[in-house]
Amino acid sequence: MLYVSNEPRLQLCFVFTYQLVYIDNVVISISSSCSRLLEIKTQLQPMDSDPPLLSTYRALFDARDRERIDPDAIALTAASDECELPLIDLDRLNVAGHDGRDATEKCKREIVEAASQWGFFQVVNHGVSNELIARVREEQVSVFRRPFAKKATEQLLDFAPDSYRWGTPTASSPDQLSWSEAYHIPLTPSAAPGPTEGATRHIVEEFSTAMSRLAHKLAGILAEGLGEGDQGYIKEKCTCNTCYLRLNRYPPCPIRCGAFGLTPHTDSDFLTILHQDHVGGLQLMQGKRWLTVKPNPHALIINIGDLFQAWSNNMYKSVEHRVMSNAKLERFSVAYFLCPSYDTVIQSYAEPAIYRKFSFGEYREQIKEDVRLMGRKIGLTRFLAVQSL
Ligand SMILES: O=C(O)CCC(=O)C(=O)O
Ligand SMILES: [Fe+2]
Repeated sequence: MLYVSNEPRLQLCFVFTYQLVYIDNVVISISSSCSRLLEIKTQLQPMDSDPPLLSTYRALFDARDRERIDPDAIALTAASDECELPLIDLDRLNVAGHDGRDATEKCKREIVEAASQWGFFQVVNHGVSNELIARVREEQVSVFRRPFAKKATEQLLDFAPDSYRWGTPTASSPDQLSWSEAYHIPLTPSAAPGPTEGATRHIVEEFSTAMSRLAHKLAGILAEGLGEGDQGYIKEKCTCNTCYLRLNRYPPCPIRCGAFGLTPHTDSDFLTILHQDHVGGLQLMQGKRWLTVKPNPHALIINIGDLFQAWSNNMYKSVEHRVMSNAKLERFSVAYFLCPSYDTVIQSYAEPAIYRKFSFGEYREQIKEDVRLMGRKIGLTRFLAVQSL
């Protein structure tokens, strides 16, 4: 007998061999063997580390099916072209001598251009070693492999208690749901972790320090590109106490029509540095089209956030992006967010200012309020200096 499960995470073939014992044509005993299959089953079963996304959110998708809404209408399955982001070699920032100066200036111009035209670009020779990225990945996998019950209830190291998130508690329709889990870690200094906790904390700190160095280097170049003499502004406002590291995991999604791994959004910081693995799924909006970012494991992805867009008076673009879930593969990414303290005032460097002055704290509060009331972030258009009627 052959039994094939329809559940993508349970693509199992159970081949049973029966041994039937007959007495006077009556079966009196059946024994079967399926030991080989049990082995496969333990590999492919949903893990006890997975958050209960399907049982929690199935009703949202059932309602959509009942109402016969075309899934393409909410763009969960819409096809998208693949794009190669501008690739910038940062090695040129380190070349000495006269030729070096030219190379450095050219590299800076490329960064400013990419931030203005794309809002997204990739960098290589960025100073964060492949070895460190691999160690972060390893640690990230092991942190997410802990049983869900532990992740949901126990604080990880001395990270803030609410740093673990999964799904979207406020979602009232499939297009508001993110099929993912994450550790959103405020980078406050550690309160002396215990001996068994040291490894994760140490790697998070080492990685954040490397990301912070890169983020400030890029932010300085972008500030210079505005003709802003005062490059100290971001250095002073974004410290190791105010930035965040986010470890993302996107479990495979068995929903037939697909789901967002992360719903469309812009980042609320100055800039973000992202490392995505080989699976892919990150898409960005260009014009009116979603483009898929081709994974490049050697590159880090940089994207401009809302605060840089506001400060640069729309010269640099904070571009909408999203992650599409994958039916079969889990995906990991890690993001570093260059954020200022909550009391930092964001004000356009040029006149007439497109956005009114606001503090980062005010911006975050407004986002929270919009998500609570409308299920989504409105973002910078809330802060336009001249509100359209
Ligand atoms: O996982 C990704 O590729 C994107 C993550 C992202 O956009 C975010 O964490 O804000
Ligand atoms: Fe993002």
